[in-house]
Amino acid sequence: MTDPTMLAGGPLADRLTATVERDVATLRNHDVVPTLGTVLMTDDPTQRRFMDLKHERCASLGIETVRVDVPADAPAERCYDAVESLRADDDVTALFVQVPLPDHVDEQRVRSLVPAGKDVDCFTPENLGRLVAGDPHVVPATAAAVVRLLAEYDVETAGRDVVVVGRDAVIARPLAALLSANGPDGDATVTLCHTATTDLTAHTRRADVLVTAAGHPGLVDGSMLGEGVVVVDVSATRVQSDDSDSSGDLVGDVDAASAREPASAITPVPGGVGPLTMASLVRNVVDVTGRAAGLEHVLGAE
Ligand SMILES: NC(=O)C1=CN([C@@H]2O[C@H](COP(=O)(O)OP(=O)(O)OC[C@H]3O[C@@H](n4cnc5c(N)ncnc54)[C@H](OP(=O)(O)O)[C@@H]3O)[C@@H](O)[C@H]2O)C=CC1
Ligand SMILES: Nc1nc(=O)c2c([nH]1)NC[C@@H]1CN(c3ccc(C(=O)N[C@@H](CCC(=O)O)C(=O)O)cc3)C=[N+]21
Repeated sequence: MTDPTMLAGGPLADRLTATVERDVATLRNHDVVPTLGTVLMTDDPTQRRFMDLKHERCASLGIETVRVDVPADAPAERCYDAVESLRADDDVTALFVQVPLPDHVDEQRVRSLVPAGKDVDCFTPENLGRLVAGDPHVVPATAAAVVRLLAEYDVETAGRDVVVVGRDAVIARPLAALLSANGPDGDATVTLCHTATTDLTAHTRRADVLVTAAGHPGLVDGSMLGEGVVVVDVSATRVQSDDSDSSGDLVGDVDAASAREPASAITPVPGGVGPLTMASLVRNVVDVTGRAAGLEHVLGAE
């Protein structure tokens, strides 16, 4: 068996980021400053690092940021207030709330507090509804990353069976809506699996394309895959490495060593979906900023 194709996200992410950098400069020439407001409510260092990366990337591209971090044990009102203050701030052109939020915070309420026009992650009920209805205002960064990666490597979706491990509203459901939509990059038959799925292996084995977003390292190994499957591992879980001084390794859900035999293509973790998610997010920041300023027409096409 030949080695699987590595579905690296970096090169495409770099190209996408270059378009963002040009568009930031163009917007600034029109006196519009793209500004991302973020809300993070967690004590988890891995989640904090994902947020750090977003701010670093924005800074490197000329996107201003306003960061509100709330301790995980603070009253839920602190989270709602943070979203409301960014909502009311006219300098903030884009808004991102990182999930998961603590259990005592009402996520649906937070979703409703984000203004649809500033939403960069398809987080609001209106934007999620528009996506499902086939008229997206904004495509969530991770789902966009998966679709872009499949298109970049000419992985056909039309008529094929895509199995997604996950049923959350941030990754799995929007991705299922996109891949099953009528038209280019869609037309797939999509199955969502979750913890109540009775026989996960029966589903993963018949997938043409398997997308995993469970956040459980080792959940899928080679014995659960069909011959020639394309594996897209969205998960990014930090596990302690042998080197006790390091902050740990980032791993996906799929045991890459045993998946190599059956898979025809597989994403590396890190270096697969992650970099493209970041690039898609900053793309969305520029797009919603340009749209709100009536400057859509000056933004470069991808
Ligand atoms: N690389 C990137 O761009 C991104 C990576 N991530 C990563 O993706 C991972 C998932 O994140 P997130 O969506 O927040 O996680 P959630 O916990 O919200 O969702 C996980 C989903 O996987 C399902 N699941 C979990 N365990 C199993 C199992 N044993 N069998 C079948 N289904 C299972 C859950 O089912 P149920 O609903 O029944 O609980 C749930 O639907 C994390 O590692 C996160 O860091 C997230 C966003 C972007
Ligand atoms: N509303 C919401 N939307 C999200 O999209 C969202 C979220 N909440 N909560 C947290 C997860 C996680 N996430 C990642 C983004 C980029 C990398 C990424 O850049 N990964 C790099 C390396 C990262 C590193 O070095 O630590 C890679 O895989 O190569 C990873 C994970 C988005 N998430």
